[in-house]
Amino acid sequence: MTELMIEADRLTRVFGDVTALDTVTLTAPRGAVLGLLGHNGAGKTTLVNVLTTQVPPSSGTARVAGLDVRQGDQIRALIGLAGQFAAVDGQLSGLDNLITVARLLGAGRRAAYARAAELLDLFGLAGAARRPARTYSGGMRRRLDLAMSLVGHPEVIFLDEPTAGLDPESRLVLWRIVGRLARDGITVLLTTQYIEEADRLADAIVVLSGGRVVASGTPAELKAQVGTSSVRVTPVWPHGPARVLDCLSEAGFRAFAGPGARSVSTPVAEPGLVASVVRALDAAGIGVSELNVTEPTLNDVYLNLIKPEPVR
Ligand SMILES: Nc1ncnc2c1ncn2[C@@H]1O[C@H](COP(=O)(O)OP(=O)(O)OP(=O)(O)O)[C@@H](O)[C@H]1O
Repeated sequence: MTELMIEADRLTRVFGDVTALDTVTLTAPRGAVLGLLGHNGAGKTTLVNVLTTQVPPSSGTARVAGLDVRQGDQIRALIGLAGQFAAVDGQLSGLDNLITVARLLGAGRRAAYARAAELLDLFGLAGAARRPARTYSGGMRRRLDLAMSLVGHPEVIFLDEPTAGLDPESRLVLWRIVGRLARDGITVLLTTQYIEEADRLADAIVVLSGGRVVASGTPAELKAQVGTSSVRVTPVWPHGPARVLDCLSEAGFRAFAGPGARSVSTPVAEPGLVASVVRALDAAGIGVSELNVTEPTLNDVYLNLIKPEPVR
């Protein structure tokens, strides 16, 4: 039987009159990367806080590595937590940050040094090991933060928006590291606002909106939900995306544009409908500078589910 390392069953967390998590049910088997996708305020951090035993649930249950989240101390010995707000002490070197964590976890001096050196090597930080962490780039700090969360050989690791604000290259480095952790059998729960990140890394994705699970499945399953193809239309100037949205909606398509997007996407249920999209635009007198037909992307799924504000 598959061993479940993360389980939430109708998990609910209420803060005053805000329901941050509303009957959330999800699971992750050992060695899986579970991507938690959602916009600001969707409930991602609250879920991580409950699963890492920092915030108790209001109702429902949650288990990590088979233990109820109410068994805080036992769970904390089995998990690692890294994220946006790095636990790194900028005054200390990378090496000393790692040694400090290892010592706090009870390692002797020699063992702490050995583990720190091993992680610095693994995370490409050996060359900067003795420099104060405040001199590290954003990407290096995140790598050090992640390394610190791995000192105690956790079975489950929680990464709260691990690449928020990083440049594309630093993001790629972190993605490779996360991939390697999963191959080593560590279960990863990763929250992100970056759809590409979830698509790239996650075996399964849970989309949260307003504290509720609005979709879940493998990236392929989620993409299949919106149709067989996605048509992306970029109108010629001065027509904006709003005109395209109106035209396609009137023609019966579920069209949407991302925030700030110049183009409009619409998933179509079968390839033959692409011609109908073109006919609708032509009939409305909208010139098209670019039209792409692709497989549905996770972005299509997300925008379709989250229903962004119409572009005006
Ligand atoms: N301690 C708290 N007290 C009151 N409300 C809270 C508290 N923590 C979270 N909330 C509320 O719960 C909701 C979910 O917040 P949460 O931080 O979990 O979202 P998120 O998806 O992690 O967002 P972000 O991407 O901005 O971090 C929000 O409406 C937030 O204001």
